[in-house]
Amino acid sequence: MKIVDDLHKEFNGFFKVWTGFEPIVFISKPEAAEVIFKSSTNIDRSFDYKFLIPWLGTGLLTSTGEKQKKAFLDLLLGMAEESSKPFTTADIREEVDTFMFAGHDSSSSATAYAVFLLGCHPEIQEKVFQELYSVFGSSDRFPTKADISQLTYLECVTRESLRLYPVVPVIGRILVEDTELDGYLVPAGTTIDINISAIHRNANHFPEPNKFNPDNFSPENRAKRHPFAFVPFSAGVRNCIGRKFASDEEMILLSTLFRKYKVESLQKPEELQVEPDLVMRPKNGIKVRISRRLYPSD
Ligand code: HEM
Repeated sequence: MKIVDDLHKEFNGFFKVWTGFEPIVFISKPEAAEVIFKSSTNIDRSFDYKFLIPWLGTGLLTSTGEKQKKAFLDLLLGMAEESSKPFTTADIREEVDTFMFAGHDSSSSATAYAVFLLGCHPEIQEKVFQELYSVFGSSDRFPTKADISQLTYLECVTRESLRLYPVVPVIGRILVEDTELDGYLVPAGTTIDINISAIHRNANHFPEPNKFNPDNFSPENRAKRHPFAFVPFSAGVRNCIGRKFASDEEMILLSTLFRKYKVESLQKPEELQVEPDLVMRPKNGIKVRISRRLYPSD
């Protein structure tokens, strides 16, 4: 099968629906395809959603027989029926919209930046592949929760990508009390912008702040750092509710892609344009060349 057919099979169904991560193939050769990955809000409703039920409804990562979890929509519908102050259909819709908005472009952009950075750093990509091979061998089975917990280096890669490209670059808060900030008294009621991008590139916490170095997230280095030096999902009571879900989907997507394919970025980091917005997307997607991997045993 041509690589382009494989990619479409892999991404245009499951991954596109799930994360909005969509490959647009512009050059296709037998051995490699050149592809732009873009965030897609164009969700394919014809896709067979049965595939997603285990994830959303029961937690695909649990083995059969374990306690089943309720899906988010089931919980909302349950609240509408049971609560003394029931949720209206409009309330439910609003919650679903928030989740769709907050959970779609954020995850697909985070994944795109990780693919891009691995495509710029073949030596780090090779380490990722070696880790994947040690867990999966040449199997192309779907990852389980146990598999993902073993992918500690890939997890460092996802964190380091979010450090360099925090897809929510700025968050805002309104001060509820007078607060002293760096010797200045800032009155209650002031809106404060928290610049996550700047926090993540502070050389006091990350010695070479502009270098892609997944070892920044080794257990030893994490233990030495201030807990708020890395806050891609914000912190405190209003932090990202989808954090675990986002991390799982990114790990599944990257582990599937890099197990089977080699990726080469066709842009340098300084050429990549980002769109500054609520979610910082790659402006024109990321451009990569993808070729099939030969397993060491082949
Ligand atoms: C890499 C992916 C993601 C990143 C970097 C991210 C980041 C963030 C950040 C920084 C906030 C806090 C905003 C603030 O403090 O003003 C936030 C809030 C939120 N996120 Fe995420 N997010 C991601 C994925 C997701 C996913 C997959 C979902 C849902 C499935 C989600 C749902 C939400 C919701 C509902 C809130 C608002 C929480 C509240 O206000 O209490 N996010 N996210």
